[in-house]
Amino acid sequence: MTLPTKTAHSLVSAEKLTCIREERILFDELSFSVNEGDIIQIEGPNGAGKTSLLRILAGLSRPYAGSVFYRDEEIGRCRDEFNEDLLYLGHLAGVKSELTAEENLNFNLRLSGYDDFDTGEVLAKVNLKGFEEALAGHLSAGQHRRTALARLWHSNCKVWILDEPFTAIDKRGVAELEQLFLKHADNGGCVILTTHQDMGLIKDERLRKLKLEYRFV
Ligand SMILES: Nc1ncnc2c1ncn2[C@@H]1O[C@H](COP(=O)(O)OP(=O)(O)OP(=O)(O)O)[C@@H](O)[C@H]1O
Repeated sequence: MTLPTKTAHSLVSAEKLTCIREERILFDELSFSVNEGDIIQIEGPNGAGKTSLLRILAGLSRPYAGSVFYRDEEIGRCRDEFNEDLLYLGHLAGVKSELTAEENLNFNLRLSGYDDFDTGEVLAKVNLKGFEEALAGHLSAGQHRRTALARLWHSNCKVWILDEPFTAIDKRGVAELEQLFLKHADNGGCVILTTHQDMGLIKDERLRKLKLEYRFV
């Protein structure tokens, strides 16, 4: 399925994005739009520019040329509104090793402006019941990642931009995440993610793919 370009109903859209790193053009004049209910997978080999694209879409880095829009406004002009509606999880995902799982979740949810939540309940949803007091640095790789992902279960943000959310997550955890993504999309949100894994529950008719090729120049 190919991605359409910006329309009046677009939630997030990219217009003619060009990204250059170390004199290599990663992508050039890339345009597409993401609507409510969309689940978009950015595909491509290592080094193709997937993370670079997600960071540009999230407003964390600037493109060489082109613009990103949230609804109808360029993200630089609606920064506060966009940030309120955006949940971005990068590779490192903001989990601090010296804090416990509970402290990390508490910190991340409060940073996102939430103050009414039960950390134990949210951590239980990512199978971390009993590990609330464990230092994140002492958790397994999958549990560490689950600590980061927990905030998805308590998010009102419409736009989820997720860089490799399934890394180190077991099969059951991947299925639970896929279910959550479908529910989020059904509720009018959108998910833009990268993954090298095939998704079992999110079938082709629900998934739109954007493939980045590795470019040598
Ligand atoms: N801030 C930066 N400064 C210089 N080069 C960068 C920067 N960020 C990324 N790059 C380079 O851009 C290229 C694309 O990196 P990016 O992380 O976007 O790829 P990716 O498709 O996400 O790869 P992977 O599948 O390995 O995660 C790489 O060659 C990387 O070295």
